[in-house]
Amino acid sequence: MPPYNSINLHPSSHAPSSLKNATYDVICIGSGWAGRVIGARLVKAGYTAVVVEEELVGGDCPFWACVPSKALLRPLQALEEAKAVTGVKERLNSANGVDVHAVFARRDAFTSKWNDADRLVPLVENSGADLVRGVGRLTGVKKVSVQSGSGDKIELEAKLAVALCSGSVPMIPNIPGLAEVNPWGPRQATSASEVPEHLIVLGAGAVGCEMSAVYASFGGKVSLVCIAPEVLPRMDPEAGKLVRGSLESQGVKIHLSTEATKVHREANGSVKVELSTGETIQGTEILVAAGRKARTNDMGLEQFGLKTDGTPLPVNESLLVDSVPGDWLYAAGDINGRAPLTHSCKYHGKIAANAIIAKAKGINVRPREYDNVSATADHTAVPQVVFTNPNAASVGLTRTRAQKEGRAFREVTAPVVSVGAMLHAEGYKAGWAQWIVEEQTNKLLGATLVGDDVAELIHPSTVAIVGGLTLEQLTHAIPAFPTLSEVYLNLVDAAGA
Ligand SMILES: Cc1cc2nc3c(=O)[nH]c(=O)nc-3n(C[C@H](O)[C@H](O)[C@H](O)COP(=O)(O)OP(=O)(O)OC[C@H]3O[C@@H](n4cnc5c(N)ncnc54)[C@H](O)[C@@H]3O)c2cc1C
Ligand SMILES: NC(=O)c1ccc[n+]([C@@H]2O[C@H](COP(=O)([O-])OP(=O)(O)OC[C@H]3O[C@@H](n4cnc5c(N)ncnc54)[C@H](O)[C@@H]3O)[C@@H](O)[C@H]2O)c1
Repeated sequence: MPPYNSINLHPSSHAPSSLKNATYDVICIGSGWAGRVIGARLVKAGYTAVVVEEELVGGDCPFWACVPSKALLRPLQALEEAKAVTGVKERLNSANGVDVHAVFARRDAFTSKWNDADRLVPLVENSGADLVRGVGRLTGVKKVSVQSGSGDKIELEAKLAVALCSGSVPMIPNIPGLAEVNPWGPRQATSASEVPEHLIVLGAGAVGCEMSAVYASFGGKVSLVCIAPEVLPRMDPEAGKLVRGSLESQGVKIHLSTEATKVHREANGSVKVELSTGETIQGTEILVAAGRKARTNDMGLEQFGLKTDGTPLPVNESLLVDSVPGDWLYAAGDINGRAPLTHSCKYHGKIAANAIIAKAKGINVRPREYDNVSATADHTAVPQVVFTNPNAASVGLTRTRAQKEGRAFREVTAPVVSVGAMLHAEGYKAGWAQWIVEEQTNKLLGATLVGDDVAELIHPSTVAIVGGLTLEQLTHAIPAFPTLSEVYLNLVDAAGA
């Protein structure tokens, strides 16, 4: 695949002047998961919707985020799994690692080589929503202008609502010289087809850890600069410690509690990074993975008193921007900063669409915990999986957040070891499981699992939290023998239930 800057982000189909209508029940700005779900649900309920997109239809997830990153990570995991099973590992030539070119080709197939016409455009069209390419900007109450790069323009009007679903963009820390070296962001890291000899990664959150694992598995040297005392600081420190151990065993050099103070590109093209510890790292490329900010600029938000500096848009529980009079402006997905993950964007799309439809039917929308117009899970049960090897998966409260919130809780920990796990792959590394349980009620508030294949094991904890299940009830949720799910038996036993 060609480098990032030769990918065509602005295909010429679906020009503004090709739209047959100018009035829709709902206008969605942004065709990521949040915008697409809102459009599709509105049409399914008998309303009209148009989705406005300025770049590739589909947003970040299919082209620059979840899909390519997991396509790059999965082969390493499959190889490690195979190496852990006697009878299979003997057939492997483990010295060779993954086939890097085949892995890039696999990623290219999943992204359709960054061509949205194959899957994503048909997905929107088959949902019944109209699609238009161009930058969407609010020009008044329920009014949106859409302008393409060639200057083609249309003015749209919404009868019911406008949904801002414009996602987020990478945050570039204000480090002297960083912007000038033209650093990689997640887009370059997920679309590259060459392995930098030495990749310096700034930021040890989800992107930083996952991409370090990818490029180290490809045989590159990787240095990871982590400003916090432990990697994955949003997770429990024990999870971070285990993931750090695995990255280090892959050869990643991790600098904890360290900041980059100055960045410079040398005449030979290499990147020199000065660190707060006094050390200097010299690498081939630098990837900035230091978090994201809401995509709020150049959308006409200032006329409604909204910030345009990347601060997430404040919304109520139905994802309505309720500071704007008239109850017509919604913000779903990364732009509201509540839970910037793809599954949450899908959830936001559903909740916002339900609220718009309810209001259209004359229902007075008053979001209440866990009803269909309230994004309650954002506060209680957002799962996340970091697809390093081992996986780190969590949902609900971490120990740190429970402490910060002053909750009375107890922590239950258990190993991720069972006969089922050993039969699955006896060479797996032992993992770690944790439940955060409310002291007074014995209800589950949070879970963190670290181990091989635990990505698929976090959902039972999500269900238990949303269902308000207690330890006593969970005693009766018996995992089948011999499965990996017996980690839940370990947790129940460790809790003494
Ligand atoms: C490397 C990486 C890996 C990730 N992996 C995972 C993962 O494994 N699991 C997970 O849950 N999450 C993951 N995420 C997070 C996930 O990608 C985001 O939470 C999600 O894509 C956000 O969806 P969205 O619909 O809010 O916005 P987006 O998908 O970003 O869509 C917004 C769209 O709006 C368009 N747009 C913006 N402004 C305008 C405008 N004015 N007019 C018209 N169009 C506009 C943009 O071009 C974009 O296409 C990852 C993120 C990264 C960076
Ligand atoms: N598997 C997944 O679910 C997955 C994978 C990738 C990304 N994502 C999501 O995408 C978004 C972006 O990911 P991300 O990893 O960029 O953000 P993040 O917020 O998860 O991590 C960014 C990290 O960068 C650190 N940082 C900030 N400034 C720094 C600096 N100057 N030097 C060094 N470190 C610095 C922060 O402490 C933080 O730990 C997040 O919402 C993340 O959850 C999810």
